[in-house]
Amino acid sequence: MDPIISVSGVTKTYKGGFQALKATDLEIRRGEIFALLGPNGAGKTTLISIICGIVKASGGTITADGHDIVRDYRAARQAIGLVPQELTTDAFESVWATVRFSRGLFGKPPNPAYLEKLLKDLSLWDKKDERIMALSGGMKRRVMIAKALSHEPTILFLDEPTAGVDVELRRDMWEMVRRLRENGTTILLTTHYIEEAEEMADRIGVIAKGEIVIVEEKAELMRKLGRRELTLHLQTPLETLPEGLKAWDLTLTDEGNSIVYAFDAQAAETGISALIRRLAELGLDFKDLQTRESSLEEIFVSLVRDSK
Ligand SMILES: Nc1ncnc2c1ncn2[C@@H]1O[C@H](COP(=O)(O)OP(=O)(O)OP(=O)(O)O)[C@@H](O)[C@H]1O
Repeated sequence: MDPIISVSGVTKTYKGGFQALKATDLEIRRGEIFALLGPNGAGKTTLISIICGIVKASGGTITADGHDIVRDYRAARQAIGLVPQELTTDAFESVWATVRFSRGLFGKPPNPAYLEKLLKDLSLWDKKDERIMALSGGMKRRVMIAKALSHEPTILFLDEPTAGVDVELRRDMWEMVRRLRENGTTILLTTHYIEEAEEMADRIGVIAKGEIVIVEEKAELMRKLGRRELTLHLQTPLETLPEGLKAWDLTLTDEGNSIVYAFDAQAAETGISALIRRLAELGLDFKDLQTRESSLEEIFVSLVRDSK
C-alpha cells in the first residue's frame, strides 16, 4: 500500500545557519500510529511543521495523501489535522463555536452531524456550550483535538500530546488516540516519553540531532536491539568477581549477593550455559535466577549515545 505520508531527502537549516534536520526520509503507513521519539531539540517539531507547511524545508520533497505539500499545498494541508504543542484557543468562545470555526477555516461546508459525532467521541458533547476558559486542562486538550479533526482530515499529528499532563490524563489521551485509529485515522505523534511510544505506537522512529537513527516496528525494535539480563542470586556473597569469570560481561550487584550478566538475546551463543558450568566449577552456587528484557528506555539511550 502507498504510504499516506512520504518524506524524501528533507533538510532544514534555520536562518542563522543552524541545521535542524539532516537529509530525512520517512514513510507513514495508512492507518498506523507512528511515534517520532527523540530528546528535546531533536527536530521533531521542525519535521511535522514542515509536513504541515508551517515551516519551509530547505530541500527535499513531501507528499501527504498523494499531494505534494508545496505544489498542492491546500489539498495536502486539508488531509492533515495538527494538534500543536501549545494550547491555542480563544478562551471566551464556546466549544461548539471554536470547533465550527476551525472547520470553516478549511473552507469546508458546515456539517453539524459530523461535529456532533466528533464531540461525542471526544467526550465533549455535554460541554459544547461551555466557554473554553471554564474547562479543565484535559478537556482543553480534547478541544484542541476536536479542532484539528473538525475538517475531517485522514491524518492527525499530535505534537507532544501529553507534555506536562498527569498520569491519569495521559492514559485517557492514549485511549482516545487508539479509538481515533480504530475509526481509520492515521496518527503521527511526537514524544520524548519512551513510555508513550512503547504504549501507543505500531512503529517508532527515533530522531536525535536532526537525524532519524532508526525506524522499526515497535516489537521488532525491542527484539532487534533488546539486550537481556540474567541475574543470579548467589548462596554466599562475593567481595569481587573471580578471575575465572573474566570471559563474561558481568557485574556484581546487591552488595555482592548477585551477579548480573548482560547478553545479546539474538546471538547464536548467549554464553549462559558455559557461564553456569563455570560457576559450578568454581564452587559458586546460586539459589535463584531471573532474566529480564531491556526496556525501550535502555534501547533509546544507547541509540542516542551511538548517534553522538
Ligand atoms: N525558528 C527557529 N530558528 C532557529 N532555530 C530553531 C527554530 N526552531 C527550532 N530551532 C532549533 O532547531 C532544533 C530542533 O527544534 P525542534 O523544535 O524541531 O525540536 P523538538 O525535537 O521538537 O524538541 P522538543 O521536544 O523540545 O519540542 C532546536 O535546536 C531548536 O533550537
